[in-house]
Amino acid sequence: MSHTPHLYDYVVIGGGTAGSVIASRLTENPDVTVAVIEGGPSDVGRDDVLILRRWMGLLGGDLDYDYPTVEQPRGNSHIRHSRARVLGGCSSHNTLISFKPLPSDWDEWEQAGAKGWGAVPMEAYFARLKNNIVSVDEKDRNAIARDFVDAAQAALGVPRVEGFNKKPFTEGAGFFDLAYHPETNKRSSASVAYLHPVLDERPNLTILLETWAYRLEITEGRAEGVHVRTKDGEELLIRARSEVVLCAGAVDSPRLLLHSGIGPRADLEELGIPVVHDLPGVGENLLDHPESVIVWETHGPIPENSAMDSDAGLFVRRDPENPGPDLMFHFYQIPFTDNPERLGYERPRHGVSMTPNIPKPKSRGRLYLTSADPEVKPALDFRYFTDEDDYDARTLVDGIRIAREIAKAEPLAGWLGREVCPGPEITGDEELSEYARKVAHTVYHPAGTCKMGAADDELAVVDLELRIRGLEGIRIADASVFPTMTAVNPMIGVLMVGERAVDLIGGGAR
Ligand SMILES: Cc1cc2nc3c(=O)[nH]c(=O)nc-3n(C[C@H](O)[C@H](O)[C@H](O)COP(=O)(O)OP(=O)(O)OC[C@H]3O[C@@H](n4cnc5c(N)ncnc54)[C@H](O)[C@@H]3O)c2cc1C
Repeated sequence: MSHTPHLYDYVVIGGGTAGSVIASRLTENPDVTVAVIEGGPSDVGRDDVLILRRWMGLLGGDLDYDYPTVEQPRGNSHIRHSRARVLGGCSSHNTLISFKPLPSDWDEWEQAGAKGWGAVPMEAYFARLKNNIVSVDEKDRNAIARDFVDAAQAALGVPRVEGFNKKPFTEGAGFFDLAYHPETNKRSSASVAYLHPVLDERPNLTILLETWAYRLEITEGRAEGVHVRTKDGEELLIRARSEVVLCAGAVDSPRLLLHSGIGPRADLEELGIPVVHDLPGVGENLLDHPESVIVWETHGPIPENSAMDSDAGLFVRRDPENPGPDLMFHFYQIPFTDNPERLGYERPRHGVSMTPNIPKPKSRGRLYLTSADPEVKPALDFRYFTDEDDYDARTLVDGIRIAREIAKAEPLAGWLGREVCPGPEITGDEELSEYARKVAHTVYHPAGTCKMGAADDELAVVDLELRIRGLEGIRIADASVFPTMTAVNPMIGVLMVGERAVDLIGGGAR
């Protein structure tokens, strides 16, 4: 163990989506020093990362932590949860679909105990984002995706939306907003927007790349810093004069806490991890957006142009009592048969897919350790489709039926040949549910495992200022603090949490 004094004002663990925002903003003040501990390499100059349309090539590769799920008796046990191991985190390998969370999403957080995080106070943080958020460019609008939007409108009577972030919506079809630069197809990820412009000009910002944080140093209830292992295997203690800010994401933030003895006492004791702070909510409330898929063969090849092969989508509100949408679809200009192939379906040469997902799923999962060894991946039990009234599975069945209605409508119908999966013969509730669950996939949105909540909520991990309850000198800011899932894709919500965290920490040049 080295005894070199590595001392900074703030230590940010994870240079990902939220971590990039926080490190960039805090170092706007030249008198503040920040160290970022990032498990992955830099994304600078790497076209495999920076070109948005190459995102699928990153899944399961060298830059992916690639977390398995534990067996899912009601769902698909084969889902691999991609989590990026690179500067910018998941914003460097995701599809950058950019939705400002709906007012009803933030208001639901308040109702869940996150007082002060409602739609009105959160609005200002969207305007602060530095990412280049624009609608899918005209040149990237594929003819079949345009026809999907028209067909959805015709079949369902939903409005066409041009700019989903312009005003709150409950339903509608349209091209997404993306955080990208259309002229080059380059990402406007958290690292590109927040870190690249300042990397060479801020001596107060230190980024330790390919360095893994494996245990927090807590002394008498205060976070003093974090133990890390560098790329060369050197073990260091990186110390924080003011605060540690944990931004390792919904999987790795609770994982690091548990390995540091912060979590449910009985679980820690069973693994022989010395209990530093009994905090029962760590790893609970594991949320996600599960999705299913329906695939059609097309009569011929599909035009090539696209931003990232899933540029348009649809929101539906089946229950008018809901404050927001309760069913969402991505439209893929490719046959997305990875999961159906396991059941024996074939990948057509040319095809398209609709992936219905559950904006507000009711099943709740749990993340836990199976070993005291920090190298062993944590167990992710999403408990997919286990909610009592079967709402989640029924939502996907509705989704498949609605997708078929759209496929019958022109101008989309003229493109489509046979329905490859589940296949037109699968029509009953039971068989559709069985299919939808067995081929279910994730939209890759794990969240909620260190949730923010009120003082009387014993499962809350952080308070309303994102401080870990019962400890000093440490906050969490990433997708793990979400008390409930946003109806829309969560990345913009994560960036906004990052911007707000800076205000709460009291840093930045503002
Ligand atoms: C394939 C994919 C597609 C997606 N598409 C979209 C989309 O289009 N729109 C959308 O809104 N959302 C999308 N998401 C979800 C969205 O990207 C995430 O919710 C969001 O980026 C999470 O941000 P975060 O800050 O919580 O974590 P991350 O961005 O994952 O950041 C965590 C960082 O911490 C680092 N790290 C973790 N543990 C350690 C450790 N112990 N030591 C050192 N470093 C560590 C990681 O390397 C990483 O850089 C997608 C996700 C995936 C995986």
